[in-house]
Parts: sequence; C-alpha cells; structure tokens
Amino acid sequence: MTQAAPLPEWYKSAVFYELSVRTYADGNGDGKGDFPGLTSKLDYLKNLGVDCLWLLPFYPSPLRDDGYDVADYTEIHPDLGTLDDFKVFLREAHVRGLRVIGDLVMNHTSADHPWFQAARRGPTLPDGSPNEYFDYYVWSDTGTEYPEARIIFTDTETSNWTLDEMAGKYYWHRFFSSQPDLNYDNPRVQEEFLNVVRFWLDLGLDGFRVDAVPYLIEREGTNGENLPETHAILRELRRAVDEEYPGRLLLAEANQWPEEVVEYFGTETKPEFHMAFNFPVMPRLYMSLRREDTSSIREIMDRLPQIPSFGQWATFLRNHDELTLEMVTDDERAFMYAAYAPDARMKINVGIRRRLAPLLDNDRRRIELLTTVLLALPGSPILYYGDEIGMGDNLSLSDRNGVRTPMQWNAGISGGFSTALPEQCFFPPNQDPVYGFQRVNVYSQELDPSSLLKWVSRQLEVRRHLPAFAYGDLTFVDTDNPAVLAFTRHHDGETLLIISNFAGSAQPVQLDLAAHAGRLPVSLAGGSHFPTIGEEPYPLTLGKYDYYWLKLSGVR
Ligand SMILES: OC[C@H]1O[C@H](O[C@H]2O[C@H](CO)[C@@H](O)[C@H](O)[C@H]2O)[C@H](O)[C@@H](O)[C@@H]1O
Ligand SMILES: [Ca+2]
Repeated sequence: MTQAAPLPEWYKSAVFYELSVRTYADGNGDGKGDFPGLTSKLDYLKNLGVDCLWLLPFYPSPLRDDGYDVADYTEIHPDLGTLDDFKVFLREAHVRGLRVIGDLVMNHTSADHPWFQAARRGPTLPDGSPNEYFDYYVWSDTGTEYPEARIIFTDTETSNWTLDEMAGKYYWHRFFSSQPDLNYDNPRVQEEFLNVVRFWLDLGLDGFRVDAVPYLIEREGTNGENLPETHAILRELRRAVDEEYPGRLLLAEANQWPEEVVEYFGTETKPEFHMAFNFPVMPRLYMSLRREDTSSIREIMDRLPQIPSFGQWATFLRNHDELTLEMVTDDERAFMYAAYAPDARMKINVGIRRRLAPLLDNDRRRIELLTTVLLALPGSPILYYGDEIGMGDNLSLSDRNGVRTPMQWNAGISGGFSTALPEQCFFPPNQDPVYGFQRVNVYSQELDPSSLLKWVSRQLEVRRHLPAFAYGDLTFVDTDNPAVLAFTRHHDGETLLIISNFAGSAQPVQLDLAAHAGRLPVSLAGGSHFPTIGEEPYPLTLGKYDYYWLKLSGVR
C-alpha cells in the first residue's frame, strides 16, 4: 500500500480533475484507455496543477451505463489493466503528490453482478433453504409501490420497476433497468459495502466520490430521496472511514436543492460527507451568462445553509453526465434549453449533453470567465478532463457518451490517445473541424504560451498561493449592475475581491466597498494598483466577459 502524505483536510485546498481511465490514454494500443496509459500521463496532470484525480468507475462491468453498472467491486475491468497496474498507478500518483479518489456506486449493481444473478432464483432455493441474496435487492409482486419516486432516466425508462422473468417478481431500480437497486434495509448489504471501501482504502486510495446517495432507501408515501434512514447509513460509512482510515475523503453526489444537499454534510458531532457537489449553483452560472444577470448566483449561494467546519463544497462546470437541469425551476429549465440546446440532439433526460467549450460557443472569454468564477467561489473546483484544452463533444454518440470521447494529446493517429485507428477506439476520437484532435490537443497548446491550457495552468498556480480561495469566507458586494458579480473571500487577514462581468459588452459598475475603505486593490495578474477604496461607491468598467482578481492590501 502507498499512502499520500498526511495533511488534515487536504481536500479543502485541492483542485480535483475528473477522468475516465477508459478514454484518457491507451498504453497497449488496443483502442481502450488503461492504467498504464494513465500512469504515463501523471506528469502532465502534475504540471497542469491539479491535486487529486477522481477516477470514474474502473471495475468489471458490462458497460450498459459506462461502468456505473458494476459487476465486481473489488477488481479492475480487464480492458483497463490489472490490479497490479492499478497499484503501480497509485504509487506513481502518490510519488508526485497527487491524490486519487475512486467512484463508489453503492445504490445499485449491474444486473450481471453475481449477487443479482443469485437473487433472481427467488426467496427460497430448490432445496427449501432461504436464498440469502434475494434480500440484497428490492422486490415486489406487483411493481406498484413507491409511486411518488420520480424516474431519473426519463428518456429510457417508463417505470422504476422491471419484471424479472426468472424470479417472477418486479425489482426496483432508480436508474436503468440494468441497474437493480440494492436493499439497504438489509444490514448485510451495508456490511458488503464497508468491506468494498476497506478493500480500496487498504490499497491506499484517498477516498471516494459516492454515487447517487439520495436513493439508498425507499419508503411508501415518500419520493424515496434523502430519507432519514439513508442518512443513517451514510453516517455509518463516514464513522467507519474516520475510525479506520482517517484523512480519507468521502464526496457526496446528491443532486438536490440547497436545503437537502447540505444535509449530506451531517453535523459537527454526527458527520456524514466531507464534501458535496454544489449542484444548485452550476446551472445558474450558465444562466447568468445568457441573461447577463447574476442575481440567481447570489440568491442560490445565499440559500446554501452553513456547513460544518470539516465540510467543503465541490464546485464544477461540467462532468461526464448531462448538464443537469434538475435543480432549476420549470421556467429556468425552459430558458436553459432555449439558450444552450438549440439542436434536439443536445437534450437528454433532464439536461444538456454538451461540453464546456461548445456550450460557450468556443468563446475564450466566456470559458475564462466561468472558469475564474469556478476557481473563486467557495469550494474545491473539479475540472472535467479535456475542458482544460477546450475539447468538444460528439452528438452522434448515444446517451451521454458524446462528452466522453478520448483525451486529445496530439495531432497524430487517434489524437495520441491510442496507436489504434480511430475506428478501433472505444469511443471515436473527435475529428470535427473545430474541436477535433488535429486542431485541439495538448501538444500544440503546450507549445503556445497563450493557449487555454497554459492559461488554466497559470490560474491554478495563482489560486494555489492564496489560501483565501480555499478557506475564505464569502461576502457578496452590492453592485448597481446585475451583469457584474462581485464578492470577497476573506481568510486569516487576507481579502480577495473577485469581480466578473457576465455581459457580452463592456459594463460600468459601482461597487459598495465602504466596508473596505482605505484599502488598496492590487491585481493578482501583474500587480497593478487600482485606486484606493473610499466610503463612496467604487466605480469600475469591465470589458465584455472581463474579470478582475484583486487582493485588498491594508487593514480591514
Ligand atoms: O449510476 C447511475 C448514474 O448515477 C450518477 O447519476 C447522476 O447523474 C444523473 C444524470 O446523468 C443525475 O440525474 C442523477 O441525479 C445523478 O445521480 C452518475 O453520475 C451517472 O453517470 C450514472 O448514470
Ligand atoms: Ca488499452
């Protein structure tokens, strides 16, 4: 086992990078990414300036949901290498000071998992003995229970129940029918998962992003989300991790409104997750750009309750799923579809399946603006692989796979992802004229001092040296222009002032900075001095999609 250097609450100052081993780098030329390939890219990741890698599910799976349908929780998918390859990768990551978290898919298994295959034999075995695996899943004779539970994959599923012919009963699933939900009322299921967690943490993994946590328990008369019994199970998971593996991270994927998502942190005395994704703010960043009005960002951030002292938000712009529109109102959703999904193929379930650069019309100013806000808001930012070079998507691929095409390393065969031909790759490398690997790739951006890649790397470097970004309190600054978002981050005597123009034209703004009268704003980019702040409104002008990262010198 290799272990990263101990540092309490390391996740609070970390920048995360989400990637899929299958589409990152192919080490053996079979067209599928693998652990040896990923290991060969660790220096790139270190130089980029990220601190922790979040690996999408890498377990054996029939891949009916890109690996979120796990068939064996304590092995590596054979396409991705061996357990030894994983150990080498983890050791090499730790040697470089990079941490690694996995993805714990605990709500459901693949229908191919041996537990489900055994469960299908029914409650009683032919010899009359009870089938212990039957109770690993949630069954019904009628498939009519829990009618208030919403369907999540609305484009594919019509019910959360599916009849299993062999069992002669219906089984419960919140996602695809190929993903039967586990029965967390069965203590054996809970114990199985604690053992899965122990297996990977014993190998030195630094923690988990825990998938789909709101759905563990179902109860009649409820929507089956965020139930107290679910929280009790998650608290037990945290207790075991803290007791047996202090310093390892649990990050909750709970796509919920502020009042519910915050519950996944637990409390100081009854902790649950160290981190939780800030789902509510994400779509509002995009919405604010198109509306040229940032009030929804401020409203939703103000609505987020206080989190325990150990807690940290995980902020993100994009991930491997659709840009989810579950945490917006119906009107806001309609606005987002009209603004960002002009082609019907861009819509999926309750969201938009596009990558960052195409969503923002490949406009470098808009990409920079949203990225700076991502890096400056409270929380640890999570970058999605390929967004650091402005990769595009492929709408001809099914499901959410259009945003999961291979990493583009150079202009060579298959974009340097593999020595295999593009048509032999797991997903085809993007070859479109704007976003294809011939035009968008790491190699060319490393040579270009003004590339997006170099800019991202510099921005991460700036962020790294200012602890207020990681730990600072957030205070919004009143402005007279809704297109301009302004806030301070204050920590340990250091105050940062972040000002962002979400409009596509130059904007004047007056900031109420009276609380900072007498202080001198100094630009973090270049060190230029702005006029000293006085009691009266502070006037500024910003170019279109422009931003200032300032440090306030002098005493508050
Ligand atoms: O394992 C099933 C799914 O779990 C995650 O899903 C989340 O993404 C959904 C949108 O694709 C979202 O609506 C839901 O609230 C989330 O739990 C995982 O990220 C998916 O890739 C996976 O299919
Ligand atoms: Ca391979």
